[in-house]
Amino acid sequence: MSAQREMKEKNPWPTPVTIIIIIVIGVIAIVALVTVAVLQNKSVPQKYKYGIVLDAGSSHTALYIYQWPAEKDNNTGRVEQTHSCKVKGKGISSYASEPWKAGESLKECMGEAENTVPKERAHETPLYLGATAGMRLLDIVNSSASKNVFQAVEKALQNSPFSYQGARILSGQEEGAFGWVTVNYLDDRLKQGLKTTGALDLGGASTQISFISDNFDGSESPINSVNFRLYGNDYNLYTHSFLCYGKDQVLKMVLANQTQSGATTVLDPCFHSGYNETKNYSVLYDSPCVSGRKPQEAPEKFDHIGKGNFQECQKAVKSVFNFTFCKHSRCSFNGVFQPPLQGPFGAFSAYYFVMNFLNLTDTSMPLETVKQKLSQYCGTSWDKIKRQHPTVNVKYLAEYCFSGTYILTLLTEGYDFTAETYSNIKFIKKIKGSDAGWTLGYMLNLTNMIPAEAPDSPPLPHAGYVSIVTLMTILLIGLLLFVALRIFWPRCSKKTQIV
Ligand SMILES: Nc1nc2c(ncn2[C@@H]2O[C@H](COP(=O)(O)OP(=O)(O)OP(=O)(O)O)[C@@H](O)[C@H]2O)c(=O)[nH]1
Repeated sequence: MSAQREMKEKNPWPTPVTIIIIIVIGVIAIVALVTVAVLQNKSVPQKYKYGIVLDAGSSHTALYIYQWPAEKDNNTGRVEQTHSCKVKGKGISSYASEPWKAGESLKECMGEAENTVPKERAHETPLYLGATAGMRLLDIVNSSASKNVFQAVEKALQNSPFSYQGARILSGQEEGAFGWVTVNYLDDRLKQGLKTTGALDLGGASTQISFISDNFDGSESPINSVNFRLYGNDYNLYTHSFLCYGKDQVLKMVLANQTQSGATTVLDPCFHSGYNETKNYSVLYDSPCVSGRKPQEAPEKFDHIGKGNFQECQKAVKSVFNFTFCKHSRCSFNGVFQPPLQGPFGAFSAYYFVMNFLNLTDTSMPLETVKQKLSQYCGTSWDKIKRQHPTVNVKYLAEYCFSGTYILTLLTEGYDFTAETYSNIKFIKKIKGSDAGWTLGYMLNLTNMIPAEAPDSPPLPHAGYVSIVTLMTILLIGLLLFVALRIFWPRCSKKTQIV
């Protein structure tokens, strides 16, 4: 028999069972990878930690609650304001003669805090009270009254379910510096090491200016210098707080200048024509910003009558600034050193309340136009102003002409903003939902939530992780497709073998 040649087809691939096993394993691997990727990116319900700061200002007290993801205490840019509460009534310094009322006044807002912070977090939630210029002034004139107010306030706060960390008076330097930290933290400028924004804060009894200037190394005026190392960057901040230059105290100083003769009638250019209120000399002169200047033979009361004249109001306001002496290379006013202004500025608190009411927050408007508009507003009669704003608090309403004039005078004559640099100012109330002010910076500092050094980056950044998972998934799908092709179109893959 001739050699039998047997044509035999032999498939070089594994048996169907092996192929099915490979496919099953492949499918399981893909499902697992996709599941991990999905779970990794899924937002899990966040657990938060909380911190509470009470801002005991000269005009009123406000409570702020901050929250941040529980597992990221030491991280960055994640702390945000979740609730705020305005305490009814005046600032705690006004309770000097009945201190217990200072403690009582906080109860309503503390109740709101208890309803906001989850019960299980309360005992670990730090609670701070910081007092500013009102208590600074009270401490100057009557330190025992100031102690009594603090005692009453402490008693109320110690009885809360929160972790009470103490109440104290902030120095003007701290108030300025923490306001600057807040603004730059919320803008994410610190973490990223970006150029910073200056901070302008106008309170009732003091005002602060804080900014970084390349021309300031602290040596010319060490009391105006604050050094920070934040996220691996060094900052040498210029800051100054002018006590008595908050808008309520400046109003007293301007009125004091107009009542030096002990007159019974004062014709005030900073108030609208038709405005007429009887006021007490003792109330006007009750603050250390003016008390030394009370006229000897002052009557009990005077008639405060509005004249509504912007130009004259500017002169009256300017009279409370002293520009005649400066022992440094350059000064803002009252002999206080100030380096050249630099960079953008955020202006908050009363800067915002006033300019927002006056519709003058747009700083791209030429400074001359701003002045013209304010001049027109000041020249409007009191009756018309009241008719135009029937729902606005009358005390605030009466003072907007004065306050606007003071703000423009402080910025231009005091700090030296010019027609060109005025547009560097932005009037702000909140940044990303949190109020601009010193409280957030104060809490971040006390809870060590801004590290001095930049945090280490994770071994694999999120984007890198997602890329690797995606690449592996694509490879696996490719492999499976290849195997499937070999099974379902075997002719494509079979070779005739001669055995
Ligand atoms: N128009 C207006 N003025 C306000 C409002 N809230 C506060 N003010 C006034 O704005 C000024 C500044 O207020 P705050 O920033 O609370 O100042 P403060 O903390 O009391 O004062 P300091 O202790 O000097 O920091 C004060 O004269 C307040 O009377 C508001 O909602 N509208």
